Amino acid sequence: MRKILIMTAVDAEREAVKAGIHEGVDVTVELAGVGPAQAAARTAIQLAKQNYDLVINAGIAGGFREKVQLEDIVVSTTIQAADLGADTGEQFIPVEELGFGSSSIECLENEVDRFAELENVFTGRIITKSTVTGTDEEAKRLQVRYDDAVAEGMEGFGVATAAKEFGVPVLEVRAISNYIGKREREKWKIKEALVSLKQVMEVVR
Ligand SMILES: O=C(O)c1cccc(C(=O)CC[C@H]2O[C@@H](n3cnc4c(=O)[nH]cnc43)[C@H](O)[C@@H]2O)c1
Repeated sequence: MRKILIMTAVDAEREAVKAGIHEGVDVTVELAGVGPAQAAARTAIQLAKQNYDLVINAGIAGGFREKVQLEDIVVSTTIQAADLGADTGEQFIPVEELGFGSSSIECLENEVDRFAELENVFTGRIITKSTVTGTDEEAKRLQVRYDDAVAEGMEGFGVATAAKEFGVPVLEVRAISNYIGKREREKWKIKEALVSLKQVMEVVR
């Protein structure tokens, strides 16, 4: 049986994930903390302790309005660092163009397909930012820059970077709690998204 490591940012996400995992499946669920730096460090610590066959970053996320609805599930085809580069004020220059490496990590098609068969699951690029996008203008800019992006989180690229360093495949699985754009925290459907997150964990094995 394969061993799977699931990293969540906060405890409420960890509890939802644990509640949804089938009995007998070899899964370890650990806290990544909020943001890509802590997520990378904590994922690397776990991967140094034990061998795993797959790493999943799971949690809630902001969704792009034209692509998903609240409580939907998104699964990454690509995990994209959306703020790794240079911002001239007029344009964003990614690290690839600056000659400093890569800002995206690809996911395995067969791992994505396992989830894609379920209802309300949308696949696409999931972007990672250290700062939650808080204006509609920035949300539009991001959707233009990454036209296949479905959602935004804060840990994916950190978890994926650690997984890549250890040569382990990685996936991001998130439930949509809010739309990306103008910050309206009172409209976030966190409890409902956590229920969706719990339900989709049935696929993990
Ligand atoms: O307040 C709560 O009860 C609660 C329960 C579970 C999770 C939270 C969080 O605040 C999790 C933060 C986590 O969520 C991701 N996230 C959610 N929406 C966005 C977004 O629009 N843009 C970026 N990230 C988002 C992110 O990965 C955070 O780490 C609270």
